[in-house]
Amino acid sequence: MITLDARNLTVTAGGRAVLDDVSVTVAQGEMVGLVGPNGAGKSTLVKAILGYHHLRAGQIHCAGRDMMRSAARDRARLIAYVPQAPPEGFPVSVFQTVLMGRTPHMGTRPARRDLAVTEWAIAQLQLDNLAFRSMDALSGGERQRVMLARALAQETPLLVLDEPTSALDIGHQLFALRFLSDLAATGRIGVLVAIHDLSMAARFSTRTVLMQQGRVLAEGAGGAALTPATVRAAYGVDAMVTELNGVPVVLPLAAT
Ligand SMILES: Nc1ncnc2c1ncn2[C@@H]1O[C@H](COP(=O)(O)OP(=O)(O)OP(=O)(O)O)[C@@H](O)[C@H]1O
Repeated sequence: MITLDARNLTVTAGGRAVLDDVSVTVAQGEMVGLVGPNGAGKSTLVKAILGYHHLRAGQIHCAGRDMMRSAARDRARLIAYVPQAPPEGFPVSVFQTVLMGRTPHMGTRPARRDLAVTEWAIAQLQLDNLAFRSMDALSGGERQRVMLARALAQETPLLVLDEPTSALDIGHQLFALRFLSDLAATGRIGVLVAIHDLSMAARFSTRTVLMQQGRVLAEGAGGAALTPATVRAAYGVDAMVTELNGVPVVLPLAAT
């Protein structure tokens, strides 16, 4: 089983620690929800894992390899990334964009398998009818689904996603999160997903990590880290934490 193990990460920016001694692990079979208020450090953690930030301290290992010393192509065979904002002004087709996910596996031109995996990923995200549309001619939510398909086409054991459902309607949010959690449940992938919707996080995560001010405030199986006390401490919001029809619900009531 392949595990991503980020230990004691510290990142400084503007003279302060925006990530302060944070550890997180994700194994194949898990879907880890990363939650916390604006500025808590979720994107910084995600980007640090991908090697986009200089680490003041900490180590990142994946499949037993030191990610800080690995070549970009080797990292991209282990970890796929869906950024917070899908790129705009990108005049290439959906098919070509998803095919880019194959880059770490490809030679100078795509092999039959690269094309087959690209078609599969497009079909999984129900994008067939948009496959030859330009990225420039898509809505924000459609572009976000293409970025998910691109990450899927990368066929990595780990997926790291930064608010991948922020532009999606409730139907597509449910579809995307159900799809990711079902794929994780097969043991093929491990998922780390930064997400603002606490109910969705509690519902689909096998484990939730709640961050605040660059640190981990609470962590627990499923949505156990999300209690009225931790939600109040992290967000300054009184919330009801309950279940409706067996579905976890975190309902914000009032700012404290
Ligand atoms: N270059 C920088 N200089 C100073 N501070 C920075 C810099 N980059 C990020 N920060 C700060 O680091 C903190 C963490 O930012 P980050 O984007 O990781 O938060 P986040 O939890 O992803 O927030 P959001 O939910 O709003 O996306 C923020 O307070 C941000 O202002």
